[in-house]
Amino acid sequence: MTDSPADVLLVHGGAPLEGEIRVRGAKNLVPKAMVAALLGSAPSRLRNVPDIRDVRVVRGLLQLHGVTVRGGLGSPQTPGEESGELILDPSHVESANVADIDAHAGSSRIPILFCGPLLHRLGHAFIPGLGGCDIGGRPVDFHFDVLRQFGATIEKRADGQYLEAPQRLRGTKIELPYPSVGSTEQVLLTAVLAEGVTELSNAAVEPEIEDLICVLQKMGAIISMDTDRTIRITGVDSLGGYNHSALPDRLEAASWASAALATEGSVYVRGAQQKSMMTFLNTYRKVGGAFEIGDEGIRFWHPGGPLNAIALETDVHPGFQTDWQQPLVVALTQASGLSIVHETVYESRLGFTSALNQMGAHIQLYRECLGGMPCRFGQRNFLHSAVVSGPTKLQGADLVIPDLRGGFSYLIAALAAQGTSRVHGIDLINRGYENFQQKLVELGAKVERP
Ligand SMILES: CC(=O)N[C@H]1[C@@H](OP(=O)(O)OP(=O)(O)OC[C@H]2O[C@@H](n3ccc(=O)[nH]c3=O)[C@H](O)[C@@H]2O)O[C@H](CO)[C@@H](O)[C@@H]1O
Ligand SMILES: C=C(OP(=O)(O)O)C(=O)O
Repeated sequence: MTDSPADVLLVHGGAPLEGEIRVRGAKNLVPKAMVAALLGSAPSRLRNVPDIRDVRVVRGLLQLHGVTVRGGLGSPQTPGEESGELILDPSHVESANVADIDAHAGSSRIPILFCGPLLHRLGHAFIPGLGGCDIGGRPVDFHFDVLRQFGATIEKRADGQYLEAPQRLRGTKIELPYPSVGSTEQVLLTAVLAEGVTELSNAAVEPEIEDLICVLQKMGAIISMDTDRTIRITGVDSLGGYNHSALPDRLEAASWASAALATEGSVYVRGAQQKSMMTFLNTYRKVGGAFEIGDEGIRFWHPGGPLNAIALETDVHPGFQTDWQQPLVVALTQASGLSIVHETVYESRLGFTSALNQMGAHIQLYRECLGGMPCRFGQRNFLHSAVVSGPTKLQGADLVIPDLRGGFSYLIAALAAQGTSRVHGIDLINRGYENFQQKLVELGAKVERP
């Protein structure tokens, strides 16, 4: 292994996680709310901002495009500022010299959401190659199809995509082939300043999308949501700034909940909210996990006794969120009987299980759809269903983190295992989990840098 010691964590397993941690704003909302600030003619104030890599990447991209960013992810810089508060001033976007954008290639999924705001402001946009987790092909065809429908032209270049809006973008009628989160956000961030009405059907309706709509409404946008996945946006001529506290990260909250279950511990997640986690909570209860919902957070714990095997299918909201799947699978290795997991959102999100098998888990992958819901991946050679038989004792191992949630899942497995694990590539976890090592220590985990 050639990685630096700084990117390795030694995890001494076998002890329950006990105590309290706090989750702040959602990784899947905060960077998008930051992009929305580009649409305004006045500064925006975003609160409850976590110090995670995806936020830093978008801060850098915004600065490159002339947005002045004040406020801190760490300590406040001026009196009166809170930590976790950003003030984003887009007054100088038109005069920015966008050099070095290539440095941001492969950094996250977010650059593609700059398209609409930049086309409105500048009439053109350059989008470098995207990053994000390697959990499937992750094409962006829907994004470019909708942008063309608004009137943009797109040219593929060796280092990215170059877009132009020869005239003001026009509202349009769009039907997404699948309720994609990013494409729905693309439509929202483009339609709010387009001329006329946009009607989007088969839209994603994840809580982070609702929160982005709240942000845009605060800026002056006119957006309505029907119960049938239809979103209507009436374009306006200009938008102001916003003042918004980001919704808490339900994905991080569920990760800690799964860690409590797998390690037979008890974790109070300050900031966790029932409303955005209802589907997770139902599943957690079926597995045998206990929780208590308070005004400020949710306590999750293992109540003792055996856990139950379950059948689980991931889906778009309000279904079981795919990003909850990997951490919960670790807990399912401790349940009695056969659990069945059908991953219907990403075709390659079960590859992380081979390392769990090396630790002693029994997880078999299948190409077939093992669930009631036929999905886009059935009969297409993707190992997207799993049968987990448990309970199995886990042993510490050498682990290489494959992606964000897979990485956190390996930490959970290492904490639940007997012996010591050496987890490589842990820096990836900083992409979506704020101060995770400090939180682990606060919960009593025995972790150290080699
Ligand atoms: C930064 C962020 O918010 N990431 C989240 C977002 O990712 P992201 O927005 O990338 O995910 P999408 O909802 O767009 O993708 C869902 C499915 O649609 C497919 N697709 C998507 C776009 C497209 O142009 N063509 C296409 O085929 C994807 O390959 C995937 O199979 O939503 C996912 C689904 O809840 C989450 O797992 C990610 O954590
Ligand atoms: C898949 C994820 O994120 P991204 O879309 O940023 O890769 C995730 O948060 O689990």
